Amino acid sequence: MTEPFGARLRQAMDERGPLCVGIDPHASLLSEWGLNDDVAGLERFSRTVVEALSDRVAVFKPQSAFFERFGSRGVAVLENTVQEARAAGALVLMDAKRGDIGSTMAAYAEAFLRKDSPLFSDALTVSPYLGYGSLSPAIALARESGAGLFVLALTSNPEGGEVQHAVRADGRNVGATMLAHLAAENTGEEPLGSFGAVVGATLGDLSTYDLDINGPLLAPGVGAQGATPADLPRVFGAAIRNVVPNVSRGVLRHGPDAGALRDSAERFADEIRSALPSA
Ligand SMILES: O=C(O)c1cc(=O)[nH]c(=O)n1[C@@H]1O[C@H](COP(=O)(O)O)[C@@H](O)[C@H]1O
Repeated sequence: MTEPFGARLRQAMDERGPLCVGIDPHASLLSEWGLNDDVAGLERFSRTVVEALSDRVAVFKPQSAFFERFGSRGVAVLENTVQEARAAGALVLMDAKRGDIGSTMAAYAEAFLRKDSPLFSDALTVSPYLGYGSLSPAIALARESGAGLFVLALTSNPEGGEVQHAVRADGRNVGATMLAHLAAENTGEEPLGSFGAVVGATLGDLSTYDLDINGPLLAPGVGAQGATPADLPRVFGAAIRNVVPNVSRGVLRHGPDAGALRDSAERFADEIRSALPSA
């Protein structure tokens, strides 16, 4: 029986630090790395990142869109990337941001969260904007498989506010409602629940939100989007212990040299460590 994702993530964060490195093979990065914008370039890029960092980062977050761009052969590279990263000891958070009516959501869940699926990942990003309840099949399958979900709550992009800050009839805004759903999902789980929220590191002071969801908080926006590890305590307050900061381009732009990728990831990891309260 696989340990629940939350427990596996807590252990990985304790052992390796909380940094999540995104595998986002932008066409511009492939070109900067001297690779062609084709399937062979995609494969070389992804393999280089996994080989350079899989013994030290807690989590990799492959961004599915950059693989889907190449059709079925790109998806085959994504399958290999996930399997190689997991075999090398890192956790894989698939960033596919799926969300649909419940019966279709069940099929998305099978694609990423059913243990014998070729794309099986330790966790998946999902969008709750067809209603949190539409995620139920994914929550059920994640529990069965020992996997996790990261639900978009307060995203890092400036456009997110028009949906996430919208105030409901009960006076609570939509983002806060998603956090409350997740807190309920994770009730009683130790050492950490498996159902995380995505909360941008770019958002400034979030002290009006209850971030204490007993689950992980994926914090994209560090690096290329302008947030720094030093911002994290101000944004997340006491919840910082459960924050998984994601850096994609901020690390990836240092490739293709494996040593330079490692140095960059170490620098982010050090800065994050310095921002955390001493244990
Ligand atoms: O779910 C995500 O990962 C995500 C949510 C969000 O609110 N903002 C956000 O940037 N992301 C993803 O995080 C990564 C950020 O990449 P960089 O800006 O290059 O570090 C991309 O893969 C985005 O798709």
